[in-house]
Amino acid sequence: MLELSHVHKVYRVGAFGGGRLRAVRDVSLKVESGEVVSLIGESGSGKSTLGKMVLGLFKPTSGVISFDGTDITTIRGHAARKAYYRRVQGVFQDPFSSFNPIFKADRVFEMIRSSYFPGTSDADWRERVLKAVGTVRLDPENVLGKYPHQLSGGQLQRLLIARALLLDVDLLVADEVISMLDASTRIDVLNLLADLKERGMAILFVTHDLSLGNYVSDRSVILRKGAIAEMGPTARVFENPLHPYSRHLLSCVPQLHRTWAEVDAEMKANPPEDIDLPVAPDEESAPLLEAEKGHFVGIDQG
Ligand SMILES: Nc1ncnc2c1ncn2[C@@H]1O[C@H](COP(=O)(O)OP(=O)(O)OP(=O)(O)O)[C@@H](O)[C@H]1O
Repeated sequence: MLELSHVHKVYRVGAFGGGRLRAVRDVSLKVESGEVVSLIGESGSGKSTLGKMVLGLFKPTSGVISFDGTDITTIRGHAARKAYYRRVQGVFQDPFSSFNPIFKADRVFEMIRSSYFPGTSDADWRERVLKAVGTVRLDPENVLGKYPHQLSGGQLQRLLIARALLLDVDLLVADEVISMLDASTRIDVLNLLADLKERGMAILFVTHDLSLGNYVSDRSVILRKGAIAEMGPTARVFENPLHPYSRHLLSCVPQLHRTWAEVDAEMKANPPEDIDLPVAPDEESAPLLEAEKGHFVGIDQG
């Protein structure tokens, strides 16, 4: 469905755009339909840039992003772009910034109606909206006709997901969608993503939080300094992390149910196996080694 092939992004930075910042380096990955793939990395690792390129908000400096075989940078014209966004939508970290405070929150649905379904009758449209709102487990009574400030972050986030459902999207780019939600709403939104996956939607789940990646995704991609450090089935990446960076990240996840002594004893009994990583030929390429089936490890950039 979605395929990234040797994608690079270099931003121009500094006074007069004279500097260069390599934000994404040689990233190749696939997302199949109905699959949840997590892009995991610390701040500045390039995850949002990747998500934005998939959404067509930025163009890659080089490389190809294709959706069902079409290079998305070749999509030209209003009708073709509309057709793309009917199938690919994004939901971002801060739900409040996606709503205009002077309009009622469900205006976001009306915008979809006027753009994509202008001929739909009021009754049919209402039915569609009620169905989408129900799917994201919101009570229409509580959310429709309300202003953004009358709704919680979790409710707004779910309304944005409902908006994507009105379009029957095939791929949702979910960029840090739960970072700003409180703990009780987080789990609802995570479970909602699991429901969407059950319905066949693919999700590119962008997160800085390893444990969230582990919780929601079929496959995980760990990014470091814009390049893939490790990628594979989530269970393998988490049970058998191969890149020193992944191991370091995993060792930083607090394990609240275990004491330091237990963790140390286990590490001594089962020391992680070290593998030799050859050096990448230059700073632009970031080749991957397939260490086991479908489990890739990046050549260390130091
Ligand atoms: N529009 C831009 N212009 C210039 N540099 C940018 C731009 N957007 C991002 N960057 C830089 O590119 C690098 C990657 O940023 P990106 O936002 O993709 O990382 P991230 O992993 O999503 O981090 P965060 O979680 O903090 O958003 C960072 O060094 C960032 O400062």
